Amino acid sequence: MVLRVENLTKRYSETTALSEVSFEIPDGTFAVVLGESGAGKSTLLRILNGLTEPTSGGVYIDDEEITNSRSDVGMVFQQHNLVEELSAYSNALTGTLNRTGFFRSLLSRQPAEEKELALEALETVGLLDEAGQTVRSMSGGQQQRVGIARALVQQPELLLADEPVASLDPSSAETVMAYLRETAKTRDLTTLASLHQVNIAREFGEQFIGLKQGRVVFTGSREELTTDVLEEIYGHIETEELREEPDPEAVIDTAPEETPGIGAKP
Ligand SMILES: Nc1ncnc2c1ncn2[C@@H]1O[C@H](COP(=O)(O)OP(=O)(O)OP(=O)(O)O)[C@@H](O)[C@H]1O
Repeated sequence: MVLRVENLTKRYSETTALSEVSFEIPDGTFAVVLGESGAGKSTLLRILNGLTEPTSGGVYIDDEEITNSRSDVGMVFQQHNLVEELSAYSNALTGTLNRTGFFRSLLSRQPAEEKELALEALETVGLLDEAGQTVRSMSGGQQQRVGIARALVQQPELLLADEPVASLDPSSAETVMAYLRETAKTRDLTTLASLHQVNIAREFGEQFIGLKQGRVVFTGSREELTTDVLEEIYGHIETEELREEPDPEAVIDTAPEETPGIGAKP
């Protein structure tokens, strides 16, 4: 699906979190929104997910304006909001709650089709063998992959991820991002992730939206995301270390080691 954002503005009394934000993400594209803390990334994603009302402007999915939370928009959170005492499988199943209701989803009374969806989603994120493990016993990276599986069970057409790897160590962050991108590509999901780690963003993103103080200061491809552009988005100090980073093209082949599940059915 094509995501189009038009002149989105969000004011919180004194603060203008977003100001006349417009961009379009083509069907099946893995896009990343960049910006320093307070730039408006979370506000943007929350509006796209229907969790926050914009002050003005509109969000369109395939030219249809969206006004409320939609079940075909999946969301992966930084704090994944999983039920730690439950298994990965049960948590993935709660992704069906938009369709079957929360208690029914916990009481295992879903149709076989939904159980199948949960297993397929866990397979996609490489956790089929761990389906019965409690989330509490899993690593942070595995927990976030359960969070992705839960979003996939919703069978979204648009996937949003708000700082999905912010609390992970660099190696787990790479693995989770590789699963996220591979999942999006395999399922032809239009995806928008907010990331504050510029190197990870450059490695995995196809299209970029740079926010600064609630305004779009850049939209473009990886090739167009130059050091000068990053300096405009972040300021001089934070981009200094990027000059020593390897060519992002050189690290694009970052498929996770254990990816038998990648290639799940749409
Ligand atoms: N519920 C709210 N009430 C008042 N102000 C808010 C609210 N939510 C966000 N803001 C303000 O809006 C601005 C944008 O915040 P937002 O959380 O969207 O930024 P962000 O880019 O996601 O930052 P971070 O990376 O730190 O999460 C900030 O100035 C923030 O203080």
